[in-house]
Amino acid sequence: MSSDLVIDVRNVTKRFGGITAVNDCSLSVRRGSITGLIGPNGAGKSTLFNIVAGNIVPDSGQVIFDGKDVTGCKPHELFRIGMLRTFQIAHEFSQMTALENLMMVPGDQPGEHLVGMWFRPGLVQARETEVRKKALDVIDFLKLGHVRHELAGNLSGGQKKLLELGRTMMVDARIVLLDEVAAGVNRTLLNDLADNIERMNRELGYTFFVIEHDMDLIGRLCDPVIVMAQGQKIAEGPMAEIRANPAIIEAYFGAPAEVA
Ligand SMILES: Nc1ncnc2c1ncn2[C@@H]1O[C@H](COP(=O)(O)OP(=O)(O)OP(=O)(O)O)[C@@H](O)[C@H]1O
Repeated sequence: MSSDLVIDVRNVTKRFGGITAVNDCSLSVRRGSITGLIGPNGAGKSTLFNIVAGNIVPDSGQVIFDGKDVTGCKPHELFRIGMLRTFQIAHEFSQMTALENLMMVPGDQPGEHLVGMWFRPGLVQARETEVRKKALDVIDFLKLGHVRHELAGNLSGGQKKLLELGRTMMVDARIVLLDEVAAGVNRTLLNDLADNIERMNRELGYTFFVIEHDMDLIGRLCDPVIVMAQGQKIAEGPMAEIRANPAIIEAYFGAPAEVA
């Protein structure tokens, strides 16, 4: 029934003391879509996102990933099975080049194990060559060739975001969770970033689940857009429909919408 769904959130509830941040919420992300999640402040978006990403365990309900119940799984377990969340390049990686940052991503490289180092040096070399080639492909895809030997710490805000996106391409992600990707990025670079997200979606088949305050970016990238209010999904559809829905305007502004 749900083979078309990468993520299926079923009746999830999460309380913090007296506050019900997510209230019996059900929503899903279709394979091959760029699905957006929006809603007024305090709607429960971040909590829901953190539950999907394995950072928060819900009080009840289930998160199904590719048909498998992953409720309560840790982020690193989800990473292994193809659910990736972009994250800021950590301080210690800022002293490595863009290319090295990408080459660091895949775990389980034989060279990381002592046994592999001593007994299978050929394998280590072959694997490194393969990882380097993949990293160069990713760099090419994102058009970051001119900064591949630049230290990550010296990249612009937008280039760093592209590199973060690139890290998700180093492993076989089935879905990428994008968290406030527009924050701190200027308009031109945001356009670049959006282009790349669209190309990853169209050309490489990535599915995205996007939480974002920038409505222009959501409008450009996402279909469907899911609207949350008071811990629940209140609507889902194309952005144009969402913008024209009086009930949603009321949820955002707390007053009946003026219908022209
Ligand atoms: N760790 C926490 N402890 C206590 N209350 C929390 C915690 N996290 C979230 N909440 C509360 O849960 C509710 C939902 O918060 P959440 O951050 O999920 O909403 P949001 O839609 O992401 O809001 P925003 O757009 O402002 O980030 C809010 O009332 C918030 O104060």
